[in-house]
Amino acid sequence: MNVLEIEKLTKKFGDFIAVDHISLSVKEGEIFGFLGPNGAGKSTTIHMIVSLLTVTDGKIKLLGKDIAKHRKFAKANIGVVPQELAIYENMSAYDNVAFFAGLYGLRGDKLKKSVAKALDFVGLTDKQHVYPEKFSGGMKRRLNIACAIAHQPQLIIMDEPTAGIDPQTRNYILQSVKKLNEAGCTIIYTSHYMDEVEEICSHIAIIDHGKIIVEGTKEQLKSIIAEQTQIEIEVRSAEHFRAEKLQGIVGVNTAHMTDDKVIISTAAEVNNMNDIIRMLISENVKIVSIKTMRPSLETVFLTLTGRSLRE
Ligand SMILES: Nc1ncnc2c1ncn2[C@@H]1O[C@H](COP(=O)(O)OP(=O)(O)OP(=O)(O)O)[C@@H](O)[C@H]1O
Repeated sequence: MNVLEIEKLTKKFGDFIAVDHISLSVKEGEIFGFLGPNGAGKSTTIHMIVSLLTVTDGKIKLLGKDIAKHRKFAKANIGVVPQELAIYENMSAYDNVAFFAGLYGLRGDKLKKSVAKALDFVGLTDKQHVYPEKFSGGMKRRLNIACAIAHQPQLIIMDEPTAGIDPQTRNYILQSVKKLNEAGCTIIYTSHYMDEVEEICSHIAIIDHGKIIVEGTKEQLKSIIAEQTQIEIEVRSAEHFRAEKLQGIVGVNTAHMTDDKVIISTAAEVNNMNDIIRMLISENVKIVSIKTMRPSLETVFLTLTGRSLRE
């Protein structure tokens, strides 16, 4: 069963198309990785799913129901862990979680039980009466998660929950994502960290310039470039050089510059390193180092978007 179905979803800001007819489905029980470079359209998509932004065109269905027509149902069944912390410093941890659970419609005993369960889940039961202003960054992140899950939504959307946090909290959050998933939650997870996505996500979609450029399981994505080798050449004095010229060499599929590196994707069976180096030298580009990389999600991303995830 699909928990979420997006059909030809589009968002325009004036003449600018931030999300361009994207379609995707998230199946029950999945941890769905939603990736894209800065400005690709991830947050705009998420904001439309949670009704923070109006939809220009297209449809979003949650558990088969059109969210435009079933707003209350959508609100009750989606939990969002936003990129920026959304907690009140001047309310206790308990009151923070209770406030959000109340917004999602919980009342009375059910609210109390759910708040206690959410605080227990993130390991903050013994700190429930403390104000978050006294919390470490990691504890605030955990409280942010508790606020999103207390109403026991079927779908949890996590928008870069590990950005800028220490490794211990990061591990804690990743373990929590796995635990929530094992408990039956479907999760959409956006991150700039490829290793995280490789570790926890079963299905991945990559968005760039508002369009889904590839979607599939990790294995499917990697197989796209399995027969290719990635070559990363660190260079100097290359401001004048148009890396696309390398695509004229036999075997080279894509070539582009990122900062001071030329990133080349080339057919693994073609030995064209000499030709590549010869071209760089003839263009007066200074070569500093050469590295070949095996296929990973990062190289899939580089190959398909021509950019690194964290540019
Ligand atoms: N309210 C707005 N008005 C005009 N343009 C906007 C608005 N919100 C977003 N955009 C533009 O839409 C594009 C997509 O932005 P979005 O925030 O969805 O990207 P993102 O993939 O979430 O990036 P990041 O990883 O940096 O958060 C960007 O070019 C952004 O500048």
